[in-house]
Amino acid sequence: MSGTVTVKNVTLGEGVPKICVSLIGATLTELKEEAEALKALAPDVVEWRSDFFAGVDNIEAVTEILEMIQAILPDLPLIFTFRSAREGGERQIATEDYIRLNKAAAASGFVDIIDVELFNEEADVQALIAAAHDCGVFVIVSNHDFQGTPSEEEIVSRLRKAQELGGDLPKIAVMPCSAADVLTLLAATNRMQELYADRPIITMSMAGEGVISRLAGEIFGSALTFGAAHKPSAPGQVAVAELRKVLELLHRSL
Ligand SMILES: O=C1C[C@@](O)(C(=O)O)C[C@@H](O)[C@@H]1O
Repeated sequence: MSGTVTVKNVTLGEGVPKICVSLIGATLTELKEEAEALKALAPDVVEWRSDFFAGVDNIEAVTEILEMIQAILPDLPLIFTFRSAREGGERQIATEDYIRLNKAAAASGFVDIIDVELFNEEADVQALIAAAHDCGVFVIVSNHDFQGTPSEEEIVSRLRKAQELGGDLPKIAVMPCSAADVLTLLAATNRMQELYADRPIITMSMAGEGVISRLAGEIFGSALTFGAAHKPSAPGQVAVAELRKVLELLHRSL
């Protein structure tokens, strides 16, 4: 994999894959407790999954949460994510609201990376990337398939599209129906790493069967892996302490 992205003191795309944990509380109080609890787990990156938050339609409330997370975890790069229901998230909002929310998060000064779903109008994705870059914020361009695993060609083509549109960190999460599907995700990741990726990419095969993909990113070419704190934000996430041990074990063997 060539190319790195450095946010705060964390460099994605070199060495051991970095560990991200998602905050998934529904209220300010829950989110505060989760953020406090993360101090002990010491992940490399934190993601706020704002689609879990009951007040997500109120930009002021969203900014207040971002400020609170930043105050509790000032050294951790913060990813702002609104995952739409059609990609496995908790709720669906109108496109205009999705754009407004992401622009506000990027402009808040509290966020380092926003996650923009690839399957939106190309012009909207590009406009969001431009707005984020204007604020010095990086962009994950993501796609999630909770129903199955597309072909290797299709996975590569989605990651390349995310790259072409200007995403700093192309990402794909797919659901395996067999061990062969997990191999497909790993093969696509490796092909990106060998042939096309000029920046870090993030890939995972979800659920129990896909766990190997959350551990072996350094070998196949995925720069960030999502671990679980008390509750996972997607199926198959491994507890952070165990995840770290395995990532380090694999790193030492290389
Ligand atoms: O896109 C991702 C990856 C993920 O779906 C996973 O499978 O670990 C978890 C989500 O919170 C995150 O936004």
